[in-house]
Parts: sequence; C-alpha cells; structure tokens
Amino acid sequence: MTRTLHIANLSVSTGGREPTQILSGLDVTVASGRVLALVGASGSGKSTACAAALGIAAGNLNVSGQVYLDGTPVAPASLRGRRVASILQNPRSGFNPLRSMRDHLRETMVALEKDWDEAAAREVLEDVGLEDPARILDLHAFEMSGGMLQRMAIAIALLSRAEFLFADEPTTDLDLVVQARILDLLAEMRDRRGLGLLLITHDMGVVARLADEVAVLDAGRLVEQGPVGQIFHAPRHPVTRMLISAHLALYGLELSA
Ligand SMILES: Nc1ncnc2c1ncn2[C@@H]1O[C@H](COP(=O)(O)OP(=O)(O)OP(=O)(O)O)[C@@H](O)[C@H]1O
Repeated sequence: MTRTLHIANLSVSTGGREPTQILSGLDVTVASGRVLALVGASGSGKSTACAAALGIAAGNLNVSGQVYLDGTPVAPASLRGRRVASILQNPRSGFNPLRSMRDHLRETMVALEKDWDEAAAREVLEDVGLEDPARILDLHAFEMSGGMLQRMAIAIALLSRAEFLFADEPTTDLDLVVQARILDLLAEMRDRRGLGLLLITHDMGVVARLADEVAVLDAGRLVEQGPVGQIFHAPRHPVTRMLISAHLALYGLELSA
C-alpha cells in the first residue's frame, strides 16, 4: 500500500509590523517508495518549508497549513522521529550536547523497542563512512566536525526505520566519495524499504541521480512540479530553466530552446 504524507497549503510569514511572506500555500505530497526533490534558488524557502512541515520553524515565524498522513490530519510534532526522520541543514542542532553518540543511537533503538545492539550500531556508522565506530560511539557532538555529525544524523535516520525522511541538503558538506555512498544508501532505502523521501537540495546532479518527482520553489511559491524526466527535458518555468541550465553548464552543455 502506498503511504502518503501530504503537506497542504503551507504558508509561513514573519510576524511584526511589516510581515514578510516566506512561503505561500505550498502543496506537495511525499509518497512511500518515492523521492520528491524540493529545489529552488537560495532563499526561495526550501528549508523553511521543511522545518514548518516538521513543526520546528523558528519561533518568530507564523505558520499555517495542515499535514495529512494517508489522508488523516496529523500534528507535525507527532510525526517527528518515529514516522518522519529528519536530516537538517545544521546537524549540530539535532544532538543533545550532554549525550554521547552511543546514547543517541540507543534512544533510537529504544524507540523501536529493541535492545542495544552494538554490532548493528557500528555497522550503520560504517555504512555512512564514519571510520573507527568504536571510538565514535563514545564521542559527544562538540567533539565532532559538522560533516561527522551530518553522517551521524543519516546513521540515526537509517537505524530509525522511519517511513518518511525529510533531508535538507544532506550531502552538501560531504566529500564526493561519501556523498555518492549516502545517495546510494538513500536510493536503497527507497527501493528496499519503501522509504518516502523529501529531499531538499540546490544540486541538480543529486536531483538527477535520486529524485522521482521535482517541485520547484521561487520566492516561496511552487512554480513547477513534475516527474524528473520532464523537469530535465522540458522545463517550463524560467526558474526551472535557470536551475537546469546552470547544471548543464557544469558539463559544458546547454539547454535546448
Ligand atoms: N526565522 C526567520 N526570520 C525571518 N526570516 C527568515 C527566517 N527564516 C528564514 N527567513 C527568510 O526566509 C527566506 C527563505 O529562507 P530559507 O532558508 O527557507 O531558504 P532556502 O531556499 O532553504 O535557502 P538556502 O538554499 O540558502 O538554504 C529567506 O529570505 C530567509 O532570510
């Protein structure tokens, strides 16, 4: 059965005397076994959309809209962790500074009603390219680099077996070898376990490699949405065309008219 997470009419604005609209009525659906890429220029509202849908938008923002799981309205906070794992842009914010990486993985296993399994924990750390897992398990967030923490967040998401994953630029700070490995892992989670992935990225190479559907944001509005092949071969909106052109230019290619 296909499960769906429908983010409906999501709007976000700043408060205060002169409010600014950051997101205007975003409507997208993430389905199990599919990857939906949310793309757009810097500042178009991608990260805000992800945080608002998870119920963790910054306190100064006004959020309206509704999230539906398989058609039933749900509170975003009730989805986090178990149903929807997340890998956010700033990985440090996701870790409790007082707890070791072993504690964080243990919590994930407890949530799954499993006993601590050191071998499984080490394996998942190796999967995401964290070498010397025995040492890593004893570390705290302040002892680790941003890249290591990003891999750790991905390891926790892998271990959690959540049905959906919201990943905000999950591979941006990683070297190309680890980046390729993580993208392969995410594809495997989609194909084998039917993970539904909302992937936020500005990297159209990542989109080409992983996405099934693409949604394009411009100044907080959804301006184009479609299957990945259509977006790459027949982009309609100027922003989509700009993103594809910039990507093709990396390979010395041009978008045909
Ligand atoms: N807490 C906040 N208060 C005021 N403005 C905010 C807040 N958070 C985000 N914004 C503004 O909302 C707009 C969208 O930001 P957001 O980070 O969602 O964009 P983005 O598409 O994810 O960009 P990037 O790719 O650079 O991460 C930006 O203009 C940003 O300055």
